Amino acid sequence: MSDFASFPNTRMRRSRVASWSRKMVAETTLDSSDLIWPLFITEGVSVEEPIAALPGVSRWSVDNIVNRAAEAIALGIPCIALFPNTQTDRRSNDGDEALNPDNLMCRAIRAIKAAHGDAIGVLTDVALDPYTAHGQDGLIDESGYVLNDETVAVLVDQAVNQANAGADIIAPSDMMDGRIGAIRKALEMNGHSNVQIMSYAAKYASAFYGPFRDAVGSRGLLKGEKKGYQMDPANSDEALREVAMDISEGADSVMVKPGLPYLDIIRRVRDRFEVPVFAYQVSGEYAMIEAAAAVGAGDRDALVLETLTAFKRAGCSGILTYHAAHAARLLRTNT
Ligand SMILES: NCc1[nH]cc(CCC(=O)O)c1CC(=O)O
Ligand SMILES: [Mg+2]
Repeated sequence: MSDFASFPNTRMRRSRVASWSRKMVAETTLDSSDLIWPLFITEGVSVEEPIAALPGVSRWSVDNIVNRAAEAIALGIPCIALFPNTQTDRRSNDGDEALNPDNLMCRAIRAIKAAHGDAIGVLTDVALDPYTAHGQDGLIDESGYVLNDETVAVLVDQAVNQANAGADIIAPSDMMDGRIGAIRKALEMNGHSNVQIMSYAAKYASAFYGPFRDAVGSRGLLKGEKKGYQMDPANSDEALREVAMDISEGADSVMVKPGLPYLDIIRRVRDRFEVPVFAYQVSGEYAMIEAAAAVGAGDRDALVLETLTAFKRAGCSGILTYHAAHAARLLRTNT
């Protein structure tokens, strides 16, 4: 019968018709164990401070951070990432509050570990921007130039300070050269041979960090740019050099940041190196999704799950995302 003579040889749609079938052929899965939840800490007791630039995200006092950690555990999220909003009078030119064993970060680490032990991983940020009066990630000279080797020396002490408090993963976000090797050596020498390093290896000088700087209180303070140490968004080969160096210096895992505009970088890193790759879906990306949902440009829950699945497809072992708890809840009800 000539009517049937021209049917498609292969019908790709066949496997897409039913939900069970779509699940069966899915090449990528997203699970709560893929998520790392970044949390902001502030002084006080029973404090929740909503962050205007990040609707739905708050700064929490240490006691409340312990509760957020409990929430993460209940949701199957394996790790939380901590960022302090240091009170203004403790910020200085040299950021030495970062070395205070009783700073906000260390008190939060100790409280979480005391309450939850190894039920959850605590990843801590190494960089000076939450502690400096000028908002740069390192020490500066008179011209405002961020000094590399002098900064690394401080970052090493900051990392050991956090490890002493109980941090499980040290995550340097500063982009100084040589800091991974220096931190690894100091951790070994101070009895922290099992403390991991997740390097922000390919971190770009991005316009997507604005809301984060509000969250840690550095936006208004920041003098100048970070283009002198963070990567140029035009570059991709350079990201592979950065990653190769950090691996050779002892990084256990590497990060690409921001996330969605840099999926090509994630894929290249994944294909080139046998190391876990994480992406940071940063504050500006979170804010874009929330803004899109607020004006009805897209369904919030669908946007969240689609973007997070895209990170997995690109080759990520996991994703740092402010949507972590929400996504984990969605995954629980969807499966
Ligand atoms: N050490 C700074 C730091 N660590 C994490 C972020 C951004 C995270 C986000 O935007 O969610 C930044 C901002 C910056 O480099 O200025
Ligand atoms: Mg580097």
